[in-house]
Amino acid sequence: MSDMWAHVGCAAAAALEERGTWMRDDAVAAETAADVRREILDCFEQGLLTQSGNKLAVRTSDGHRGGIVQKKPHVYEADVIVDGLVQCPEVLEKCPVLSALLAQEMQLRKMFNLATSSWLQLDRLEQAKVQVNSGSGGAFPCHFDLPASSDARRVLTVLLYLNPDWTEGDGGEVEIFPFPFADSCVPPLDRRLVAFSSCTTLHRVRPFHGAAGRVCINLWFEGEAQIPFPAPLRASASYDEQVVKVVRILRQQPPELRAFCKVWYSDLLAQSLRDAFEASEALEAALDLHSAERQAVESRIAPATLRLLREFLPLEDVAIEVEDCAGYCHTGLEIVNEDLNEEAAEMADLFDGSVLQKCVKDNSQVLINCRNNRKILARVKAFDRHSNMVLENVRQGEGDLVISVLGTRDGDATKQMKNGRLPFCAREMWTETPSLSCR
Ligand SMILES: O=C(O)CCC(=O)C(=O)O
Ligand SMILES: [Fe+2]
Repeated sequence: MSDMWAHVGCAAAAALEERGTWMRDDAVAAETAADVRREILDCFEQGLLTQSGNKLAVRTSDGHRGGIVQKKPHVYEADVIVDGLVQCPEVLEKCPVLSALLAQEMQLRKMFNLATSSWLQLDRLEQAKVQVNSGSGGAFPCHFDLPASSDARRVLTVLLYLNPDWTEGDGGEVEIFPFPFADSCVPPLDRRLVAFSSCTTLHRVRPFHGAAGRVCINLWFEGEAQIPFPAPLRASASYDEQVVKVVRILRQQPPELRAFCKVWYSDLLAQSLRDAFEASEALEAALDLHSAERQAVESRIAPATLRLLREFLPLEDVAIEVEDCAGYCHTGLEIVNEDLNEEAAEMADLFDGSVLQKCVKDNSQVLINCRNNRKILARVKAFDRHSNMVLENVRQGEGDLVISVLGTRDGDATKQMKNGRLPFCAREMWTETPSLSCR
């Protein structure tokens, strides 16, 4: 079967690392999208989707934290895969194109794994849901996509939108809060794919008022992130040092980050609850608990820290540009050119130098992923039979660190860098890669 998911390249890795979120358009073919939308809407019309509900956190009469399930008006859904297993065969039987797309989830996973050179390792599709917001204001409150079971290893949420008629004013945008960066409000355009870190990315869906149903497929992947995800924020001349420190601490402890979001996005959070649910005692109880929890968290934060963050946030994005990157170098020697197909790239005998040769010949830019998951962008000018490389136009996140990780042939790396030219010995990197042996 030919590929159904569009390519996930190194731009995704950089965005996920820096912001914890990434988006691309034209993620599936137009015909596939139209078929899948039709299938899901048919299921909706036949009553196979049920009204979506959320457990609202409230304080119970005995003073404990409890949950009351509240339905979300105008939002319908069916979990078609739960805990890796088919859940609603009656829906999937009616949706052959959707089934084919889901059957290829491994392709999507492998592309993410390859693009991130496995600092993000997606092991399986844990859960999949089809969803229709039928208009009249259907919305989702601010939330994290925490899994229902505490031993699930959910790491990545992928949303695919199938809305060819969406227009400005319809609402239904997914609003993402990639702390410490600015909020982004993403229209649910047809064939748009949005991916983000499940447990650390706060998001909500704005009320949808369009005439045609808003269709969305949700995929949740399990796996391992070898670094906090999103990664410890790169230091940058444009970021305040203290702010970077605070963000790093929060990113290293997802429960703390989630608690902090209650303070940082407090008003938005309350408003999103009002947007998504009808007025009720349960809703008021949830708003009361939110307010109490926000105060409790805020009392644990030094006022000076909050003042600092208020002064410097949101940070401006200074992620490394990777759009024009022609190649990708994994931890170790493997370099995967984007224009090679995945399998060929994985199989390529890199020690014969053919990929490196091509990079030199084309003067193509490669993204080199170091063992510590920092990345440098460079052009390969030359290499020897040990694959020592001479790089030009090196751009990097954290200079000294990268250089010391790679190990330079010439001790005076800083001076070399000033000339924009950095010879280094990549060998140290390769010996770490068990599947490759140096000759
Ligand atoms: O409909 C969307 O855009 C996202 C829905 C969502 O966030 C969820 O189901 O967890
Ligand atoms: Fe969500």
